[in-house]
Amino acid sequence: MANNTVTNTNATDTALDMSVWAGRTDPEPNSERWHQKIQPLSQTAAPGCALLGFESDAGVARNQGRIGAAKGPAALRKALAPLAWHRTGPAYDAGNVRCEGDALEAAQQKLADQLSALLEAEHFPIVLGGGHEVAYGSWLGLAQHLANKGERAPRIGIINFDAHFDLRDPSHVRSSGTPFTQIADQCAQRGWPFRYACLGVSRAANTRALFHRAAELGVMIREDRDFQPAYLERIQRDLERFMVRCDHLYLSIDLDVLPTGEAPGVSAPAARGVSLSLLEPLIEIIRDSGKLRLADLAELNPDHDIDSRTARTAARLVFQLSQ
Ligand SMILES: N=CN[C@@H](CCC(=O)O)C(=O)O
Ligand SMILES: [Mn+2]
Ligand SMILES: [Mn+2]
Repeated sequence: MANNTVTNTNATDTALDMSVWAGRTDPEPNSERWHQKIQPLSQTAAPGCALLGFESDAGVARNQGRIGAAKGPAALRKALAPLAWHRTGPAYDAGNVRCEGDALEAAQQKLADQLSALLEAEHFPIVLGGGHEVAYGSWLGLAQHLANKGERAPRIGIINFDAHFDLRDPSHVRSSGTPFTQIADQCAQRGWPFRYACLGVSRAANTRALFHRAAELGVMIREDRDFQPAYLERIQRDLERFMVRCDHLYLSIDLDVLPTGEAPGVSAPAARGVSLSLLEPLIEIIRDSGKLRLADLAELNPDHDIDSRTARTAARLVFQLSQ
């Protein structure tokens, strides 16, 4: 899809710039790549995979982190554009929601409204972050959609691959470190169950207070050091047990769960990490569960990337999720 800018028809403020979808074109048949197949989203689009960017690092800034993740969506699209196309269904670019300055809550609400509309149109949205403050907007979009459909107490399972719990106390400041506590609070207010699995957590990067809060909230925890080939089957079984207890799944992938060699371009790298080769089988189980409603990728910070390694890893994850 070469060099064109179209007006976004699904109510974002930002113009949808399709010029980022560029790359090599092979002359042989069956040689298409994403940049040749992805379409600008229209209101009449048949159900498909819809990419929506969240250009924000306001939550990272509030969390005293290193900013740059607002540039994540553009870097991710650029890395996805040349990947081979193996899909049968359509894929769409739904544009970006941009956080202006520190107006994070407004941006999260805008993201939620856009997601709710995408879900209503039966798309599978993948949100391209953005700091992990994206998670509160993502969940809110799914929650709005389910509430609109009349679900009274939906059992939403949140599966977060992350070196961090992001369960800080939001009464201090709402940031990239608080989305899952904010969601837990929302669930408590609505009388909805809070089901949260945090996989790949670094003990060294999370305080005792955060481990205590996770225990109080009944979080399913698997630490980074638990991810070894010999234990993978057991983690798979535990994850399947978690998923059985949920009606809908929301998958969040914080790229800092990966080893820094695979993903150097993140806001807050943690030592050790879990390799993509160990994560991929779990992600595929979640994808194929029939319950996955939306996914997001968080914390891609191109300012700290090396030769687009992190962007390429993130693009590979989008590729994998959309198969
Ligand atoms: N989303 C990131 N959250 C981490 C950041 C940790 C750090 O800055 O070192 C957290 O708040 O725990
Ligand atoms: Mn993290
Ligand atoms: Mn995180």
